[in-house]
Amino acid sequence: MNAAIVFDLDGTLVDSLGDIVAAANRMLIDVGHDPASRDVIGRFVGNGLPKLVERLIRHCELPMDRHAELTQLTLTHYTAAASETTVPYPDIPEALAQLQQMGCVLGVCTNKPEMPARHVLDALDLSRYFDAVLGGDTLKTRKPDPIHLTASFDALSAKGSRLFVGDSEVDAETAERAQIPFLLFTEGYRKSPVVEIPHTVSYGAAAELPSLVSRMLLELEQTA
Ligand SMILES: O=C(O)COP(=O)(O)O
Ligand SMILES: [Mg+2]
Repeated sequence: MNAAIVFDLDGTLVDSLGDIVAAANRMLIDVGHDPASRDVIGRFVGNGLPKLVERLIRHCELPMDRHAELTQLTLTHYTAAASETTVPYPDIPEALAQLQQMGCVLGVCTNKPEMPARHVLDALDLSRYFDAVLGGDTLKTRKPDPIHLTASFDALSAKGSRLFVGDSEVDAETAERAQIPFLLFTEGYRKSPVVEIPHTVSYGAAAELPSLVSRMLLELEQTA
């Protein structure tokens, strides 16, 4: 089986919200603003760090002409402490190892900037599973642009079927536009009900992934 599977990072492989919230709030405190709640900042995750900061500026009624400066400040805080509380979701390392044993080649396509994304994967001992990592600033474009996802697959040397695993509305839109079957993790950072997010299959625990994937790959081979 020479299939390629690309994973989203935040909310799919790792629960990283605590460190994202901490970095955003360090930036707010630096500029003399009160910190924002975890719920508020959580709603702003999904379209990359510049978008998160743009949404936070609007929410806190800060001047938008400071966007570039505040994005850089947040990135500096995040890069300095990206793996303080971040952990892989339960059974992720085991599921990734099993997928590799099945012959799948694995990659990451995240809107998180590439440097902290690689740092998080290294710190949590997950880098070894991935042959390619494309961050939100690796290309000139990012999810939901399907180019970000197709480039992530192209970076892997696998000729067989392609599957994308993610947790958000942004991931679902990306998969749909790239016409790649999509596995939706229901316990990440999605904002809408599962039924409203287009997906091929959904799952609630990483331990389900290897059997789900082999079933999907079998079906894809049969319809090819
Ligand atoms: O950084 C974000 O906004 C989301 O990152 P993700 O694409 O890994 O979910
Ligand atoms: Mg995500």
